[in-house]
Amino acid sequence: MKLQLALDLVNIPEAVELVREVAEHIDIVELGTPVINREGLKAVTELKNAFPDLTILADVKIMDAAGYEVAQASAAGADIVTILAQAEDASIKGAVEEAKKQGKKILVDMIAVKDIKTRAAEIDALGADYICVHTGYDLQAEGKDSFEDLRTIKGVVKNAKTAIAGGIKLETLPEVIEAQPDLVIVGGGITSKENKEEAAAQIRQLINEGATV
Ligand SMILES: O=C(CO)[C@H](O)[C@H](O)COP(=O)(O)O
Repeated sequence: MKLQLALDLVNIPEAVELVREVAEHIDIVELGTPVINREGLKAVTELKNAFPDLTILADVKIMDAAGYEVAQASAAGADIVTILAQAEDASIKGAVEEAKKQGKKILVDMIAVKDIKTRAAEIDALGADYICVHTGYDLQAEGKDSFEDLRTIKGVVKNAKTAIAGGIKLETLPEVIEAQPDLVIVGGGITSKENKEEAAAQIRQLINEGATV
């Protein structure tokens, strides 16, 4: 089970500083949509240059022109690129094909999908590398989470790795671990803490313990 740190509300120097603090505890660094919207894909390039050994995910949440967008994010240094599950099947296919060409991976974000079970099975058949259930900030504010959705996709996904994102913190991690996703994505659960290194270390430890049972 891998740990991805999501960076959403920082500028590039803050992102570098933050990753430096927690690098030994994480596997993947996500440049979140707000960071890329504000700073552009150079945020991806600068983080890749600063941490060449870490896997970098560009959360560009592609909806169209998928092959082109994957090529752009890949050229900037992304190892994993995100596309929305709500995109057309042709777009998902285009993203998967371009990622294969570039030696990169595609994470499909299930945010706002109503029929999670059906769409997850379709996305799996289209060749996605990761399928991620995700409660975005706007629904987190209403007290929602994706724990049930994770159990649902675990029941239908046969080839892709499974992932979960959205408001996960140390206190809610045991329920996530129980469902055994391949990838746990944590943003505020680390970045909002006074001692980020300690938060990342505690989350890592729980994941390691859970991954071996
Ligand atoms: O993709 C995102 C928002 O759209 C976030 O990166 C994701 O939700 C993880 O952050 P947090 O743990 O703070 O919810």
